[in-house]
Amino acid sequence: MEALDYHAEERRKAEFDVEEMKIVWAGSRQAYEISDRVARLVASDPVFRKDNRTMLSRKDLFKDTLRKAAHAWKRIIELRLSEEEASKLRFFVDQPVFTDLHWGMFIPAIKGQGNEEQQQKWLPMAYKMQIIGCYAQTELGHGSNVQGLETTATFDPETDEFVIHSPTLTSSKWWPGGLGKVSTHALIYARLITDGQDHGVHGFIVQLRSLDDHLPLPGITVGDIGMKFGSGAYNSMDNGVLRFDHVRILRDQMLMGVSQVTREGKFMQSDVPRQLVYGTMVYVRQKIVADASCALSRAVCIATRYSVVRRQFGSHNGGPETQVIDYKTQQSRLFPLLASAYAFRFVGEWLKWLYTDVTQRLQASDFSTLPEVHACTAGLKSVTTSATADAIEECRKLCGGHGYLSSSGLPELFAVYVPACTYEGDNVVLLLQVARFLMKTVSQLGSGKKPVGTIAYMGRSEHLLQCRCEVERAEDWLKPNVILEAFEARAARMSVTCAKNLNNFANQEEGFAQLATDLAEAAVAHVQLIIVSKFIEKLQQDIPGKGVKRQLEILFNVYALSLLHKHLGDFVASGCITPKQGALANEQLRLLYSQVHFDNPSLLLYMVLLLERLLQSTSF
Ligand SMILES: CC/C=C\C/C=C\C/C=C\C/C=C/C(=O)SCCNC(=O)CCNC(=O)[C@H](O)C(C)(C)COP(=O)(O)OP(=O)(O)OC[C@H]1O[C@@H](n2cnc3c(N)ncnc32)[C@H](O)[C@@H]1OP(=O)(O)O
Ligand SMILES: Cc1cc2nc3c(=O)[nH]c(=O)nc-3n(C[C@H](O)[C@H](O)[C@H](O)COP(=O)(O)OP(=O)(O)OC[C@H]3O[C@@H](n4cnc5c(N)ncnc54)[C@H](O)[C@@H]3O)c2cc1C
Repeated sequence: MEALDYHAEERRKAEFDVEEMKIVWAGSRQAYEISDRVARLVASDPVFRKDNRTMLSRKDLFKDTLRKAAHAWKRIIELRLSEEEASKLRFFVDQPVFTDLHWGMFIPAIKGQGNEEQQQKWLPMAYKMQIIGCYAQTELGHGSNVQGLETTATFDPETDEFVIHSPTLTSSKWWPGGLGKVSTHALIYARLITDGQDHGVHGFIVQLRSLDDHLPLPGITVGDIGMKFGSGAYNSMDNGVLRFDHVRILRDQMLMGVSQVTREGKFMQSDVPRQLVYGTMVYVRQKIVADASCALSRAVCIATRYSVVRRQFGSHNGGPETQVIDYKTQQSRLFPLLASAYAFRFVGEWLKWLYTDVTQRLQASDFSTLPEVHACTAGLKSVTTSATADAIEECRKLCGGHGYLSSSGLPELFAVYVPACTYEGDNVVLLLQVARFLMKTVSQLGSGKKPVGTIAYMGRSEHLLQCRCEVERAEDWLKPNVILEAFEARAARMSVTCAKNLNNFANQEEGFAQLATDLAEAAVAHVQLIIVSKFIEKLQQDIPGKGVKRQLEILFNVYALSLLHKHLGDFVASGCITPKQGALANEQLRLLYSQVHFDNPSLLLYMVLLLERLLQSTSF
């Protein structure tokens, strides 16, 4: 049988409403229709072809990227695409490019941190792409430690200007995407100094290149930082280096939504928390979580299609060999990744809602949910990108030798995706931010302050610290409440243990340094609980379509029980479940895989196949 016949055969066996499942994945019928229409538009346009890009030199790849960006912009204008459609179009073009930072960080930073006047001045030019901006925060010497940035912005009251300067080699801006070749402007982060006093890091808009001839302006040294990991991949982006030699900008080019400097040079802090200077990172982390399920679904789709077509061993009397998807080991490696794609999809939807909610609250001067939103975006960004990066590599192995070929799509996907574990906050650094939030929550438990939202479970910690799981048979693990309580008990116990152990140190800082590994693990447990609980909430919604909910329930169980199996040590050590119950969870997991593949043939497989339009350049 030909590969296509195998796929058709698997599709034929689907026992659920495929159209409805597409809508569940997309989030709504409208989102699905937009996605489908824009995907076709991109796939049918020869300018957007991508099958040759791993063979292009850096220079040609970069030219190709510029051509695509210009063409994308032309199509967006010609077709009068909405913001949502335009962003989908860029997504399907699928090549890292300076516009990602222009639309994804430069504009959101001005919106989030600029005052009304500044927004009116800069946004219209940015929306029309008359200016192109990047987000220049990281320096050669400091990326994670934002407070350690060294670039200075010193106010000169005589001229009503800031003098932007790079005092050391390590203060050179290093990494910003779009900076190396393209950006005309940058949102830079620098230490604000007025009257000899350092007020910490703030955002400033600086013009870098002439709008006439694109040459760097006086005092600006700028360039590309060179080749990055993998062929093609992220090399389409002009990540750059930038140095300032006493560059003067007007006072109103400091973003003044959070703090202000008056004409007299007086520093004024608004009533808003200073952490809002970090707001753009929160916004992008939330976007990165939404994107994780896309990258993961691409990899899983490739590996699943391959596993259906590929046959090894097991021929009887000259008959066909066994499809590799029928091997238990293949299933136990692949199906949890498929389940994770759906889990990340749903938690991403919820995070988008949380982000919209905090934005509305901030506008009404309600800052109460900011710490939780920071912890959720940081934690989910960390856990989903780490899992996705690992999953892409696992999918490569699931495709045997063929997975190592560029034409499988996996090497390029891996090379493009892995920096997500580093940019927008190194994943370990972000987990430690979550841990800090958790330790604060535990320390306030006796104070009468009731934990709410994603940490509401901590309010039941007395129960969670001593509860015992009641599972007696493998099928007991199919009850959502049983799973939820096991995850809550594990997370609560790990956090409370860390909090207790912190007391053994002379001070909190020393304790944090010594217990960092345990703290990061407690943060992972908390974040996995969030993902599990949001999947359960999704299943409690009305999900139309024959068999759709049932399939999602199977995926939920696969997701949760495979995590339980992987982290069994944590679950058992925290005392809620016994090793025997852990073994029953594993038994149930095996049954789920079998159920998926034999009693209910290829249902999960079909769910992957319907995502195939995402794969425009891969060819199993
Ligand atoms: C649409 C998207 C499209 C395109 C973009 C997507 C992909 C493109 C690809 C790449 C682009 C990449 C861009 C970048 O990488 S930009 C640079 C990103 N850099 C980082 O993420 C740096 C990570 N470091 C930090 O965030 C901070 O330095 C860190 C939080 C680790 C520490 O900061 P600081 O020293 O100031 O804080 P602490 O003393 O630890 O905490 C103080 C206090 O503030 C709270 N906090 C910290 N961060 C935030 C935040 N973002 N929001 C709200 N609150 C925050 C923290 O919890 C503490 O609170 P408390 O304990 O109550 O005092
Ligand atoms: C592809 C790509 C695109 C990027 N785009 C941009 C951009 O557009 N704009 C921009 O401003 N920046 C950008 N960056 C920079 C990025 O944000 C930083 O690289 C990132 O924040 C990590 O900082 P770092 O490089 O200083 O890592 P480091 O902090 O030096 O990390 C090195 C190691 O130290 C560990 N570590 C650091 N601090 C701690 C700690 N407190 N406790 C325990 N371990 C710690 C980390 O876990 C890591 O293992 C980009 C980076 C990449 C790779």
